[in-house]
Amino acid sequence: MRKGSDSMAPSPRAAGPLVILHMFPELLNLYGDGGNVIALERRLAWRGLPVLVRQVTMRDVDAGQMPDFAQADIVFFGGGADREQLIVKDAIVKARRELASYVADGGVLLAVCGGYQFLGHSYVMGDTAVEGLGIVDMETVRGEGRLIGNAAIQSDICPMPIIGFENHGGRTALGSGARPLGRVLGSAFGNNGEDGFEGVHQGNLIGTYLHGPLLPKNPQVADYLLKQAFERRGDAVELASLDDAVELEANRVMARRLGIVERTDA
Ligand SMILES: NC(=O)CC[C@H](N)C(=O)O
Repeated sequence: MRKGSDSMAPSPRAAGPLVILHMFPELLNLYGDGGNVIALERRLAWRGLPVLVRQVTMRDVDAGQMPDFAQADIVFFGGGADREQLIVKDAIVKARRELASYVADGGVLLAVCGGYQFLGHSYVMGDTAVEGLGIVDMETVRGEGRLIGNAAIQSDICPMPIIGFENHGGRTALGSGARPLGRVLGSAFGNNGEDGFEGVHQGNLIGTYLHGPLLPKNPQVADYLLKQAFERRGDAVELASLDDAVELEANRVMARRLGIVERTDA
């Protein structure tokens, strides 16, 4: 499965396991967001590709053991309630420099909902402004009521609609320098319920409001991230196709339920 390539210079880690950092799973794990990491892990294992998952918890941070992001291939942040976000905020901002250089170096990062909100300049919850990483030019402000429901978006990373579930009080506005992950389809809310955009996609970073969990429901997004991670380290792995019939049918059923017409070119 692992194909040799002369054209790309492999990094010294190219032959080792793909390293996934799961950030604060004990606090940022709404609606089974941890399933995203399981999906990545399983999709590698099913293909016989080695993977190493490291969970990074508040206990590690308190013990002064932040991971070395330069050794990571994929970093994942799940969603969390405002209360949990307030618990992890300082630990996340402390890693700002390392995370920013990881992203600038093309590191793959997926952040969902509460985790996504941390990528921007700030998340304003009423009277409290939570400082973000400032890696993405965006702001989040908690609004009146919550934006809740099953959702579908169209992104240019894959032909099928991306399906998920959103539930957020924060409204995110992307700055002029930020590109959305996609456009909402049907009656989904997306970043703010107003501009029709959902998430952010910048280099190998994806932020989204979509829980589900996202990757088990959208295997095409999981493989997109894996492909980017292998490419970044110059590892010419060909991702063998897997039997995703059940997942893809579930995706179609939900798209139909949401009144989304299937594209004929997908
Ligand atoms: N689902 C989430 O991760 C929620 C994120 C954030 N606490 C909000 O309500 O906007």
